[in-house]
Amino acid sequence: MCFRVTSATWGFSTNVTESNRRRMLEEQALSWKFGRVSWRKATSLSWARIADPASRRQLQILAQEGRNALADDRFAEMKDTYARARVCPVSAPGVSGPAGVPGQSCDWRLEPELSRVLARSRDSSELLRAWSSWHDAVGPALRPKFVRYVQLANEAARLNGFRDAGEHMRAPYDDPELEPEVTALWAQVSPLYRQLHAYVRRQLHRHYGDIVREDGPLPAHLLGNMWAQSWKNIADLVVPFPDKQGADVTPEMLRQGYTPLRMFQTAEEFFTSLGLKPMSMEFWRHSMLERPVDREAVCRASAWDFCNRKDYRIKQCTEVTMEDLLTIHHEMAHIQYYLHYADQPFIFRRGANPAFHEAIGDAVGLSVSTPRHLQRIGLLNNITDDYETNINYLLTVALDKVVYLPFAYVVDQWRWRVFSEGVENMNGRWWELRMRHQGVIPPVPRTERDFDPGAKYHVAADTPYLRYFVSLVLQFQIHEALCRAAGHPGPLHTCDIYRSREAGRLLAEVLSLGASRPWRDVLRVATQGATDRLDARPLLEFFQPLALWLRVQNRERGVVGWTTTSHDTALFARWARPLAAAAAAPAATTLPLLAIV
Ligand SMILES: CC(=O)N[C@@H](CC(=O)O)C(=O)NC[C@H](CC1(C(=O)N[C@@H](Cc2ccc(O)cc2)C(=O)O)CCCC1)C(=O)O
Ligand SMILES: [Zn+2]
Repeated sequence: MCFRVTSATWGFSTNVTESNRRRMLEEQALSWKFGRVSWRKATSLSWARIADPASRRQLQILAQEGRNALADDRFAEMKDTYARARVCPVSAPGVSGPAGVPGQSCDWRLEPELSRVLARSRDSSELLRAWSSWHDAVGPALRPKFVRYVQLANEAARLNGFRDAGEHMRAPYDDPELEPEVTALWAQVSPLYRQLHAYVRRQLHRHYGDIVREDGPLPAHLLGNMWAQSWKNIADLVVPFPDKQGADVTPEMLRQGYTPLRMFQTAEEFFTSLGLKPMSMEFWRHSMLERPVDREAVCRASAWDFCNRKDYRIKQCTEVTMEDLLTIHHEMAHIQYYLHYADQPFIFRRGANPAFHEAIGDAVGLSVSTPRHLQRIGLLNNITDDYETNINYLLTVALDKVVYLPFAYVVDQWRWRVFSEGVENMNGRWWELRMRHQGVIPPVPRTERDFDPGAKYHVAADTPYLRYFVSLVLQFQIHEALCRAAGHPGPLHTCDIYRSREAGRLLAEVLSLGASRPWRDVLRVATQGATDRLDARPLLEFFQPLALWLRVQNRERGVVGWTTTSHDTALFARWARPLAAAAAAPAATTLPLLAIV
């Protein structure tokens, strides 16, 4: 079953045609009916009586998974709206892609055209056009479908014995304390985030002037990414020692004539250098490494397990950039996980929890992105390991990782509350959470006719997001454990596990467990007995030198944190519920929040 529906979904994703879409929907409906029967049978047994722990575990996983009571095509409809969204060009031809032909039709997509403008443009009005045209093209069209989906997803969850769809989404973590634990982890890291936010705000104010208030939240369109989830694309505006060696080797990759294929081979060699498995013949024959020229494909990067223990693939519209080299390592880590748990019973062929599946690729990325690793694979020469180079490097990584945390935290905090409290003021609540935790506000006024969360793929595609938040904490715990196994002597941020068989052995042991043990047992194995708790200490240790540097930079230079004025909340709230003003030190005065009608 799994093979057929995966093949049909692959067929559509790599060749978007009506007949392939129909075939995919048919196979999904078929597999859903088939799955329902086996799920109902499995959960009808009173499995408490079954002594054998492995089969108890199997039933527990089945019960967590449940079956979406509605045909998946409801979700496909939202995905479809998202994938079909097109906008009119927002920049003069040639600025961000192929020179547009005069009177060009409105066929710009999120990838690559709009993402390129958000990443490269330094013109705030052009950025505003790109940000607004995407949010306006997708949000209102998606909103009515999303409202219906919330109702159906809650019904399906209740049929499976969950209170609502949010509880269903949290089930794979099997932890009643998950929500407070996640909130506590964010509280542990948010002081570092506020320091980084204050530093970046100062640089943005320097560049863009008063559209960036020196003590306020940041307008969402200036941060290099459509959702402000990563600020790595504005590193050139903020990196403190620009004359020092940068860690972006894209120019060198182009100079050396790197191709997408060679990028994949480089990633494969990273894993085999640890003693992990090479990619199979089928992988090289059937993967889609580049955007096809003769047909339309869904270009989001993804890794695929065809459930037959031999067919694994990656689909990626690879461009020759360092960012895509890291993404390839991320996707190939998913393949390593599939390969290593292939001998487990079918139900255990998944990550110990969804965050494990994400954390492996990013933990590996923490080694691959070090100047030292880039030198070892010949992409960086004569690196200098001085203080400024380390601060530049740590800041670049923080613009991706530390920045990402509040965004990843907000996505499911918002979605869980929609499932549990309803669909009123979805947009206002989205921006209230983004302002409180991310210190980001919309660049133009928003109303409830907008649906800005829908501008993010994972909301439109009903893909749970907590995995990426938990992965952000977990990947530093795993990185620290692998570095210890590799016998790395120095500070955590200079560690590269490349060619370490000891690190590879530990990683293979973790991956091979799949979901056969509760994830806290797997975490204890991964940390060689150190802990079974999620812990932000390794993350904070990794960024320690940067945290000190930021505190010195921010001292006496103004507010850390952001004040919210009635102007800010007027941008999105029909009324401004008194927000717990972000604790700004020194305590800045927050204007009384006026009711804005
Ligand atoms: C058949 C199938 O779907 N398979 C699953 C894998 C599996 O579950 O077996 C899969 O391939 N999912 C695709 C997804 C793609 C990406 C993504 O969506 N990233 C998030 C969050 C993020 C952001 C920064 C970062 O460094 C890491 C993650 C975003 O872009 O917001 C896009 C580029 C990177 C990861 C992925 O690989 O996780
Ligand atoms: Zn992933």
